[in-house]
Amino acid sequence: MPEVAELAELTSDQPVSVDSFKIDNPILLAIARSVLAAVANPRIDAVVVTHGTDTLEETAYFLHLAVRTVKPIVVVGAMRPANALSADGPLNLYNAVLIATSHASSGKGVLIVANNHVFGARDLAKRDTSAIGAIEGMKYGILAEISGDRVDFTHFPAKPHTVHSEFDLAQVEALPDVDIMFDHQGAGDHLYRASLEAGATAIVVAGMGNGSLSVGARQGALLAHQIGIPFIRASRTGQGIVAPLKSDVALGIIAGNSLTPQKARILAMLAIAHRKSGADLQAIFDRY
Ligand SMILES: NC(=O)CC[C@H](N)C(=O)O
Repeated sequence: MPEVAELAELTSDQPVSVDSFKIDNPILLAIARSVLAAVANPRIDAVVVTHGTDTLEETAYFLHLAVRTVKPIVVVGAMRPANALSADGPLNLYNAVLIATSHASSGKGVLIVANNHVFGARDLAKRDTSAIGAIEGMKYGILAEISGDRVDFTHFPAKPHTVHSEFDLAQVEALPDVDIMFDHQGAGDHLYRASLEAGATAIVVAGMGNGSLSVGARQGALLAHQIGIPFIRASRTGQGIVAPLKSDVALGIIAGNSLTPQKARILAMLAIAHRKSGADLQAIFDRY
C-alpha cells in the first residue's frame, strides 16, 4: 500500500501471529510488552497494532490500561479477508496510520479504527458476527469520524488510561486467571464450583439485565466469598451501568459499572495482578 508509506515511515515487529480467538494471557502480555518497547523507543512516534477483530476489544482495553504513554496507539482489524470483494483491511490500515500520525490522537488512550470511525478502547465492542460495521462504539465509544484525510474528534475518553493509569506491567510477571460465567434462567452453581476448584482468582458474571443473578449464580457468589475470591457483577445486555446493590454487601460482590463482562475481566486481571481486593477493587471498577 504505497499510500500508507506516504503518511509515515514504518517499521514492523511481529511478536505473535495467531487468530485473536487463540490469544491467552501470556500472548496478551507479549503483545503489551512489544508495544511498551516500541513506545519507549525515542525514534518511534506512534504504534499501530494489527489484530483479529474477535477479541480486539480485549487487547485494546488491556493496552489502554497498561501502557503508560501519550504516543498514539491504534489497534486495527478487518472484517473481510484480504481476498474478498470490497476488502476493508486496506482502508482500515490506511486510516489507522492516518490516526496514528494525527496530533489530535495524542493523550486519548488506545484508539481503534474501523469503518471510518475512531473508537475509544474502553467502550468499543464487536457486536456482529460478520457485518462490515461489526465494531461499534455503542453509547460511549465513538471519539472521531474520518472523512477522506480529515479526522474530526468530537469526544474525549473521561476515564483514566495510559499515562493516568495506576497499572504498571514492570511489576507483573504473569496475569491471573479470571473466569466469566454467563448467567441464564435455570442456571446451577456447578460451573462456579468448577471455576473455583480450577483456581480462578476472580469470577465475572455476565448477569441478566442490571447484573441480576439467578439462584445458581448467587450461590456461586457465596462460594467465592467463602474462599475470598472476588465476584464481579456485569451484564449480558452489553451496555449500561451495573450499580452496587445493598444485598451485595454481605457477599462482598463488586459492581462492574459500565464495563462489558470481557472488559471487566481485563480490568480484574490487572487489578488482581496489583494485589487489589475488596473495597480497593470496587474503587477501581468505579474509577476505570
Ligand atoms: N474478521 C475477523 O477479524 C475474523 C476473526 C479473526 N480471524 C480473528 O482472529 O479474530
